[in-house]
Amino acid sequence: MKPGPEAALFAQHNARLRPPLTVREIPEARGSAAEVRRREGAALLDALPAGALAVALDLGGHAPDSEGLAELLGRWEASGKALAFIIGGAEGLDPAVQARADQRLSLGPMTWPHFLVRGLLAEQLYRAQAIRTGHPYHRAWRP
Ligand SMILES: C[S@@+](CC[C@H](N)C(=O)[O-])C[C@H]1O[C@@H](n2cnc3c(N)ncnc32)[C@H](O)[C@@H]1O
Repeated sequence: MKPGPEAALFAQHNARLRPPLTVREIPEARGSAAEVRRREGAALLDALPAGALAVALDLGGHAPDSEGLAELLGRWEASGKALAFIIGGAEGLDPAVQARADQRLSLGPMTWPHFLVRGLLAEQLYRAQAIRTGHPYHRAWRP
């Protein structure tokens, strides 16, 4: 990711995560949309640590609220597996990646650019961490 506001958003929240996320970027593929998805999908699957609990960021996935994500994270961590979040490129995720994913997580029905999704995810993971530790970063106001 080039330096800029999206990189800063991710860095700011990732620095607060315990442990912080390690990012692996896949080079952008060329070709038709389907070819791009297939090539990037193969590279994403290659990059996935063996036995990881894979969470695909997907508009059509489960869309928990922040407390729900905090609870899910607790369950995922209890599995003892390494957690891997997968974000697609401009053409989205290949069906092979969707099929490999153990979970599909949505950040809502709107489509976000993948560079922004990285920062949004890091913020929500930090918020989930704050919820689980009782840190005042998350100020739940709804009764
Ligand atoms: C620009 S989007 C790809 C758009 C593509 N046309 C599609 O429908 O997936 C890039 C990636 O960001 C992630 N993404 C974008 N918006 C999202 C959302 N609301 N919830 C979860 N992931 C999202 C997905 O991983 C997606 O593959």
